[in-house]
Amino acid sequence: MVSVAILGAAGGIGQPLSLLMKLNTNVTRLHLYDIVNVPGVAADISHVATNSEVKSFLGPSKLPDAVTDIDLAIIPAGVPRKPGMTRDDLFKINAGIVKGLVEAIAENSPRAFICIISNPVNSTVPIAAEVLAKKGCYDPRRLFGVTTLDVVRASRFVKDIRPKVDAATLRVPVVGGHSGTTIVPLLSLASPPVELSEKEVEELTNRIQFGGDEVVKAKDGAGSATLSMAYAGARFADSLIRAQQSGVAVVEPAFVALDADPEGAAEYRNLGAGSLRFFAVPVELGPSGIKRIVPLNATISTYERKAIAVAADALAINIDTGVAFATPPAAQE
Ligand SMILES: NC(=O)C1=CN([C@@H]2O[C@H](COP(=O)(O)OP(=O)(O)OC[C@H]3O[C@@H](n4cnc5c(N)ncnc54)[C@H](O)[C@@H]3O)[C@@H](O)[C@H]2O)C=CC1
Ligand SMILES: O=C([O-])CC(=O)C(=O)O
Repeated sequence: MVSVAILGAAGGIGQPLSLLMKLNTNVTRLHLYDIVNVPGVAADISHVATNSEVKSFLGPSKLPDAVTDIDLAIIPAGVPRKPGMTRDDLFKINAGIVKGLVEAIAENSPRAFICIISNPVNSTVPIAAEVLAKKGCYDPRRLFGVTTLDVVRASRFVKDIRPKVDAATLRVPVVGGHSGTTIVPLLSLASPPVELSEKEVEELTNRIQFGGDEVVKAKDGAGSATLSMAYAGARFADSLIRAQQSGVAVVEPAFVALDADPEGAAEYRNLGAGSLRFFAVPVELGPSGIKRIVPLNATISTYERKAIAVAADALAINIDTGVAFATPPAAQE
């Protein structure tokens, strides 16, 4: 029995993500919540011939029911970018949305896994952690910023310049955060290995860091990545569900609290994460969420080390912004 709530289910990501979760045969109950249009989305998806039950929840008065008795909440609620905006420009609106949704989850399903898609992920995840801590139910092993799209892009963009590579099985670890230069692909650790020149590494790194901008530009005011994000979000959710159900080790990247596994985090701290509370790392998932942070067990290049240092400076600011929003400085004393 796996109950999944999608909050923001009527949106550009929410709709295809809801469909993909309806197709996931491990899911038994699907709660679709939004502040607009969700009854139609739920009615439509409920006709798909899989065994799960789909329920619609429209508007804030239905939010508590939407997040009662759920195992997993996926949050793509909030505004997307338009050309010329950074993800941080979304903070003003999305910070409050994420805070409210996570409060409701904490009150009604305090043990649920929470996957946050809403940007800026580098700040919305710290907000969620603060909210959960205040409600007395924070478990760093159960909270995830979804960065799967960065590794999905990394695999696909390598394929663009090395056509013989299998994009579906190539794995490139991506660490740091989820915006611009905080996204650090470790191309030197691609598996299976890919030979790349210095120039190719620089170009690919830049493309992976700013892949979201390609879509924002192409959509020309109509939003940002939705379909590839729905694919990435569904893949992450499926990994989490499979790991919980079967106990089989599944590894995915995510922006998580490093204290979910202090021992595993040590290597990343040495590589430049330093004292940051949150960082995107590969995590091994298990029945209780994060089982461990997966070590790289390899030397990264000087270029990658420098990129991590740049990412860490920006991340420190993003994380502080999120924490200060959820717990204003006076309350932190
Ligand atoms: N983590 C990642 O890799 C990615 C994150 N994103 C982010 O995902 C978010 C959603 O993007 P789209 O689906 O394209 O936007 P969208 O505007 O198409 O959909 C957002 C949905 O959220 C709903 N919503 C707004 N306030 C809400 C509230 N208080 N409660 C519940 N639902 C609410 C809206 O009604 C709308 O249906 C954006 O912040 C975007 O930046 C987008 C792509 C990748
Ligand atoms: O670029 C954006 O604003 C949406 C996003 O996070 C991505 O596509 O990686």
